[in-house]
Amino acid sequence: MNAKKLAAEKAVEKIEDHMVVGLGTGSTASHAINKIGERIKQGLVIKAVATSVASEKLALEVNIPLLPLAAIESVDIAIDGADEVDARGNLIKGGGGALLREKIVAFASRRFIVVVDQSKLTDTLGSFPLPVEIVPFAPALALKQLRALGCEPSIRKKEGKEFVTDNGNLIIDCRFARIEDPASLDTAIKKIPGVVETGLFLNTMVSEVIVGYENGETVTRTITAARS
Ligand SMILES: O=C[C@H](O)[C@H](O)[C@H](O)COP(=O)(O)O
Repeated sequence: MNAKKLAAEKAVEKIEDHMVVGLGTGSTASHAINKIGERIKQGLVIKAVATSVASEKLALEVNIPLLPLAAIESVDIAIDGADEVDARGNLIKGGGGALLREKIVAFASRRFIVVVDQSKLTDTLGSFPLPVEIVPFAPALALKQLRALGCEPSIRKKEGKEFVTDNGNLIIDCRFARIEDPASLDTAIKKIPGVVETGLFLNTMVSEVIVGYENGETVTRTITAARS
């Protein structure tokens, strides 16, 4: 059983006609995009907004009508994966480098559904290095300031070159031992000039987490932390 696909397809059941739908990024979100494409073939009428160039490409392949991010004021439902989910519903995202657009869309969504397989669950965040998107202007200073917050930071590379996001920025992956207080850490990182966004998605923006299991089950956890 493909646990990521199970969780993603369960979330797609929540989409109704005439909704504006946020399309996440990554392998789990791709299953959701494919399933939305199938539902559109069967008559579902929606508009969608993509969180990355890769998701936009996939959405166009499966005939999902897209709106540009610039045209969006609110989103009814967004479905996206995560790299880690803690016991309170806080997330680390950005393993694929799409954290900035993902966070803009998640924050704009009335309902943000996170879809993961069991391997992403943890008590406390931190096993997955926290991605931080920075402007490419002064990476050495950003590295120094992030190190001062207690992590081992490194600039993300792909095929030997610096990884560049869809927004023309760089990613610093920050290895923290444990992230006990994601909200405070998020605030501290954002105080560093040049930081564009962090991959910490606080539980205040998450509505539900749907977890897929290898045995074919899915479990939906409702997150009740209030939006501030
Ligand atoms: O930047 C990438 C996103 O935050 C992904 O949603 C996250 O990395 C999870 O990806 P996957 O579903 O491929 O494990």
